[in-house]
Amino acid sequence: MAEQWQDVLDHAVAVAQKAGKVVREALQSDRKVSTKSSSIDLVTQTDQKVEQLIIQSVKETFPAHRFIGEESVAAGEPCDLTDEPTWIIDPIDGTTNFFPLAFLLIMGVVYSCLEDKMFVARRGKGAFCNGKQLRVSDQKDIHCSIVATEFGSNRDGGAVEKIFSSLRKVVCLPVHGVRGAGSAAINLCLVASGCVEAYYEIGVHVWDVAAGALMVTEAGGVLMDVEGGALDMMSRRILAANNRHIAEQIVGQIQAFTPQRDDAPPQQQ
Ligand SMILES: O=P(O)(O)OC(CO)CO
Ligand SMILES: [Mg+2]
Ligand SMILES: [Mg+2]
Repeated sequence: MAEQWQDVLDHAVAVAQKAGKVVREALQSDRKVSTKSSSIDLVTQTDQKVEQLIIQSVKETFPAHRFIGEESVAAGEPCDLTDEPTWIIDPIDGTTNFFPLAFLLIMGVVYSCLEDKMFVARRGKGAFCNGKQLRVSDQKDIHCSIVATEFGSNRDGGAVEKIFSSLRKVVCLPVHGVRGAGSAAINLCLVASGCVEAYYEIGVHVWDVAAGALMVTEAGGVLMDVEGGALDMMSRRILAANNRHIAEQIVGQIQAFTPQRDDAPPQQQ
């Protein structure tokens, strides 16, 4: 990636710090929670405030840049990923657990604001946490591996059945353990950091995973679809792992289903 993007990355880190401050302050006061696609798909005033803060800040400095933002899409904005410089924004990932935020395409920033951990990745230049380079686990044995996943916000009976069935099969491989940070972005950072060997989930959105996915590949890991093909960022399905061998063993256990794509035409939504 050309050095021309350094100013964009610097801006992303600065605005993430600013947003983190807003989130930390909101933890003391913001308890006004609304719902989106279902009763457990939550949004707070802080999610909306932080997304606007980020978009306004970027627009002032980079007026030609485009945005895909979780709360903007929820409000009816299109989810179009083109070749134009585009910020993919999840103002707070893991609203249920009140966690941090994420960004972009050729660079990714995930700020875990309660821990003050700033994860940064640039394509071809590595992934870092507070300046320290990240490397995935070198574990090759699935039985010694820890797998992260989430139950998601889909409460459709068929989907829940498949989520439980997949998890049961993964647990009984057996794996060493199962974790869930409550945030897709943080789960991906855990893979990148070598804290867990793999993470998979069906039902996430592009803004949940865009930044963390880059963190994983830049730390030496692999990404694929939960059925083993190439990762499709708009498909709402992701499997990340420290290596292909571990990933393929998990693929064999997953009962996949197909949520509506993030880039589905509005009339289908
Ligand atoms: O809290 P959010 O942004 O809805 O994200 C969830 C998944 O959709 C946790 O990753
Ligand atoms: Mg999210
Ligand atoms: Mg969010």
